[in-house]
Amino acid sequence: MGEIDPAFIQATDQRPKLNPTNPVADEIPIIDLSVLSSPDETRKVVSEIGHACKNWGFFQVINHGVPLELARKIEEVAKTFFELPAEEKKKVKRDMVNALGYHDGENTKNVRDWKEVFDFLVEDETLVPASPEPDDKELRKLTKQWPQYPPEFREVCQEYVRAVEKLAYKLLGLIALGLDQPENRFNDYFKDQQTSLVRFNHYPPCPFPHLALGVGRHKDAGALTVLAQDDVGGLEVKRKSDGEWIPVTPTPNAYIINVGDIVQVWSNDKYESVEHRVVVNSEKERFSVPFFFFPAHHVMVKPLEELLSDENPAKYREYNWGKFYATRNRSDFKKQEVENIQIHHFRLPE
Ligand SMILES: O=C(O)CCC(=O)C(=O)O
Ligand SMILES: [Fe+2]
Repeated sequence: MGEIDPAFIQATDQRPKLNPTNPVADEIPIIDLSVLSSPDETRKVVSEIGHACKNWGFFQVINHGVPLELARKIEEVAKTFFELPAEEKKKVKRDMVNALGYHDGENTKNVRDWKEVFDFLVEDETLVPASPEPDDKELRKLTKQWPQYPPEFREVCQEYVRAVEKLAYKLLGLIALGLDQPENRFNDYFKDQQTSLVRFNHYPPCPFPHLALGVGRHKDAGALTVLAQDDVGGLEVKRKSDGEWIPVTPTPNAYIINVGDIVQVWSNDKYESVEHRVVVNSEKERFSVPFFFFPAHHVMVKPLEELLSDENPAKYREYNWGKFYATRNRSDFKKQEVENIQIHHFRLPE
């Protein structure tokens, strides 16, 4: 079995409980989107999503409109890409300047993740701050890089991204309605220069599943995440009611949706961005494909004024999305001495 590289070892209190003895009866809600053509049913779905965002921060959707054939094709190209020899994958390696492409050394909370990833932007190109420094106003252009193999990679990715983006807008609209806002309330933040990306995650089998994690506990920084997972399982969500880690059982053809930090701030804590992590498996590899719905770099994130009142004062001061994201990315490469940036750093005193 050999030795594990200490960079992967989680602190004792972060290590997963493997084979939990109690079967999990409590699951994140599954919501059927096929009924959205009727106004009454839409109201019901809006309310189900609102409850899920409040109680779990997570839900699954079925009958979501993303063609199954496309979901199958995307899984196939992702698998084929990760099977390529390391030298081939490294031709599209991400670096300090271009934050997109292939990467196999990501840290979450300063411990290395047992995974390799490939990231691509939703837009052909977008702008981001050149550095995390608050006074540096310079912007940098991000562009996609595509691997040469498999040859259909680019086309499949582009087709997939449009279908999932449509679903992401739909969900954002349903979340806006649940906050008593117009359905398009948030759309402008994404329309011009969104920084959204799709990630392919590959978690190889790990001989040390009791010590390492595929992704360490974290909250997603964006507005929403729309995640496809295969049938292996491994994603765990921290249950709000008691802090227990609850596995998300794979549901065929479903997407897992979670609200990120931005929705938490917009909703002034009505909805919470919940911690999650990925447990690895000593026998099986696992694939997942999150779509991270991120606004444009210039968006200032703050609680929605329409929701604020004397009884509900703003809980956060505003922050710039581009700088937040650039600061977060800095720790992906290098262990930092301090906790990476979190929304609680912008919390106002009560
Ligand atoms: O692979 C998964 O199920 C989730 C991955 C995840 O949480 C992330 O990439 O942010
Ligand atoms: Fe995540």
